[in-house]
Amino acid sequence: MIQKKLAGEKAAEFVEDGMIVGLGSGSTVYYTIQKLGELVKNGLHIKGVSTSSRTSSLAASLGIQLVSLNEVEKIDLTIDGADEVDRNFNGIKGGGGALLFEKMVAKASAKNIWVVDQSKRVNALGSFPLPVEVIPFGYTHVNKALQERGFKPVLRTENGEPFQTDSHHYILDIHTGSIDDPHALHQWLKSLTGVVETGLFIDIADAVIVGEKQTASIVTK
Ligand SMILES: O=C(CO)[C@H](O)[C@H](O)COP(=O)(O)O
Repeated sequence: MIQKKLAGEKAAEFVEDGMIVGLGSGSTVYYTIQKLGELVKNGLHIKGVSTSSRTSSLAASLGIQLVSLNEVEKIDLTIDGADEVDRNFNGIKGGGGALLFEKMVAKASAKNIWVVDQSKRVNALGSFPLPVEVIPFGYTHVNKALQERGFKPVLRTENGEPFQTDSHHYILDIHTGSIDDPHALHQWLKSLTGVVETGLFIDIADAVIVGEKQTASIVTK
């Protein structure tokens, strides 16, 4: 989709020589990584910190040097996609199942840029099902607590089996409806034993690049 390409490629303009760059996951940041691959071939020196096995394979195939999160003290800039972004730059992520690594990389980053197409911008979060990453052990009990709260959890599957994240966790996609207080919901979900992380990314993005029909605009707070 052209909007994703425009947003993804625009973000690569913020990457400077020598930077440690967090590489997000998904079909929009794919274009950022492709662009960075081209720039690296033309002499740009960066080290990438990947957020998923898919991104690692893509980056490696393009000749981008990768280091693990453990090897770096901080990341200069992370570029990632999002499933929804509200006016305060809070978002839902994890549609691709990489939320845990994405959040860890984002939190270690001095700056975070999200790349999205216009359809991802919302007044209030909650139309997109919120991914909740859980450990497989006893996840049915977490499921029950979510059901009792009225969130209609759905265990994410792939080829008829539970989808497994890169950390071998499961994902329960929950239907919250419009989220009035993302902080409170995130805190409540994290209080359930067995929940590893939620797809609510609060106070993380510094700028959002929105792909439009022919251009990409940078929105800052
Ligand atoms: O959070 C993510 C993966 O876990 C992605 O960033 C999010 O799903 C957006 O993906 P896309 O750019 O393909 O729409």
